[in-house]
Amino acid sequence: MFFCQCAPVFPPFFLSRQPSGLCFLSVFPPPLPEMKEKNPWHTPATIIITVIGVIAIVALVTVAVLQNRPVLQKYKYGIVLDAGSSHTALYIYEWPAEKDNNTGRVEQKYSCKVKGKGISSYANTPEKAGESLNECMQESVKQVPKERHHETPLYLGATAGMRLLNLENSLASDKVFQAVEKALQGFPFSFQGARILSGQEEGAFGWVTVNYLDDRLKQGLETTGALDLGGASTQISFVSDNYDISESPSNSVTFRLYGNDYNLYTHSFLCYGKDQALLMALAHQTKSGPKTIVDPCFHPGYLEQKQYSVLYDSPCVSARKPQNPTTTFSHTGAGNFTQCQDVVKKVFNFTSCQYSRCSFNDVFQPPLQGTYGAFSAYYFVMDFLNLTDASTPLETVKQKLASYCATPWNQIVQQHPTIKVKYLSEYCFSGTYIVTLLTEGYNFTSESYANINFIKEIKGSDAGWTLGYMLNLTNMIPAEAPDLPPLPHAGYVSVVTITALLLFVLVILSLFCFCPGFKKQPHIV
Ligand SMILES: Nc1nc2c(ncn2[C@@H]2O[C@H](COP(=O)(O)OP(=O)(O)O)[C@@H](O)[C@H]2O)c(=O)[nH]1
Repeated sequence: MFFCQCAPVFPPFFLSRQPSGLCFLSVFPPPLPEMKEKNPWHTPATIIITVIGVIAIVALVTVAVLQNRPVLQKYKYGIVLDAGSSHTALYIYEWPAEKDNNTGRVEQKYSCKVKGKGISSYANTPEKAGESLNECMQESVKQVPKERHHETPLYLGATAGMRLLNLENSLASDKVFQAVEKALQGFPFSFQGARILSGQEEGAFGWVTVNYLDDRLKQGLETTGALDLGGASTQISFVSDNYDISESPSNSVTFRLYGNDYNLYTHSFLCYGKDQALLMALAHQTKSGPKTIVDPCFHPGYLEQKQYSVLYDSPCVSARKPQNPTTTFSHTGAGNFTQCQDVVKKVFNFTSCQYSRCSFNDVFQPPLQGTYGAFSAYYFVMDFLNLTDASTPLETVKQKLASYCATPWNQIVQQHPTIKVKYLSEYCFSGTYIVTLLTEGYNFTSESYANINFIKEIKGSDAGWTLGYMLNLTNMIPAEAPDLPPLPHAGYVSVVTITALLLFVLVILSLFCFCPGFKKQPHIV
């Protein structure tokens, strides 16, 4: 009755329309009209309809907003310990609880540098390797909310320091792992094990980290290569369109991430981290077991007594140990970049290559492609030398290095009183090594050098293999692109509101058009 026209009826019945717009059936004829015009929108029926309509819209929009409001954000956590050759670092990652395996970005929440050296240095006192982790682990217990402790995965991955110890003395390496595992099991997290990462894993997970943080994987953009320089090994990983896997299958890692296939070239050079490379460079200069060496990679005026036993205490150099060296030798500096480059070049073998193209040491490398992120010691060294700006031409980098190396040692110490003397004394060597490794080793030219970005972190998370490792072990990067909701929350609410308003207007208009009582015409009272 409310929304229809008054249908025709037959006598003895009459239909009369009330001012409210309602039609009544009556046996009395309708009273004679009295001409009086009323505004039809002010009738009780239209007011009731309007109020009900407004309440319905408010209810609809409220339900839509409440139903779809982002719930109070809860997070999940993962902990990774990077047991490097020189030190161990702990990273806590967090991500929105309802979005694992989907669209939520994993971010670094906290990092802790373990005091002391890397776990491989505890070969003779393994239990101390476990103890060394306690302080950072106790801090993690505070950082992760208590109710999440038991479900937070905890991983320890060891890199080149433990690779070398394992080569040298696998029993000692096992004992270090036992001690470390025992210590980590004492914390309330879900300990997932401690193991040595292969060089290939280290390279590939570093590449995943850089490209994940840059959102390149999810968006299917061209990827960035990853250059990682550690103390005992160095990794190069990049996608090259001209990489023929059959030429060197051992350098290939294939991924399917977010619906895209990647064929990654990666290689890890054991012993070519900057600390082991320095030992190799010193070994070349001490072949004959001299009492003094004048090293072009150290500043003029630098003088330190060093022990042959310490210098050759690494599988990277032990085979080259001179027959009858004195116990110690005087290590003095000459500060000459060009001569230093000549010394550094000796640690690479550029002569043999069984493939169509090589980097060095008979290792295949496809043509370089795209941009690169260079992190870890690449960053520490280049940042100290003020050479991280990608717009600095390679020639300028070399000139600045030459001038830095030639600076007298006492001046360097005066200029940097807060920096550890060990780091300080080695920047000339490390800078020269980096430039030589990149240009002579990996074949970066003056042009392609400009494609290298020296980075420490991306969007607040450190560049390195740890994040990629955790993403992989927790299946956090899906092989296929996740289905996204067609509209974001705000868009959804807007569409519901606009639709409700349109419906309301439509109802009012249809009443106005089809129910004569709503038309603006004189009402017969
Ligand atoms: N200058 C400088 N060097 C650092 C710093 N932290 C680490 N390093 C050096 O960076 C390298 C990192 O090595 P690490 O991760 O332990 O080695 P990996 O196991 O070979 O990957 C080592 O040569 C360290 O001495 C820092 O804060 N400043």
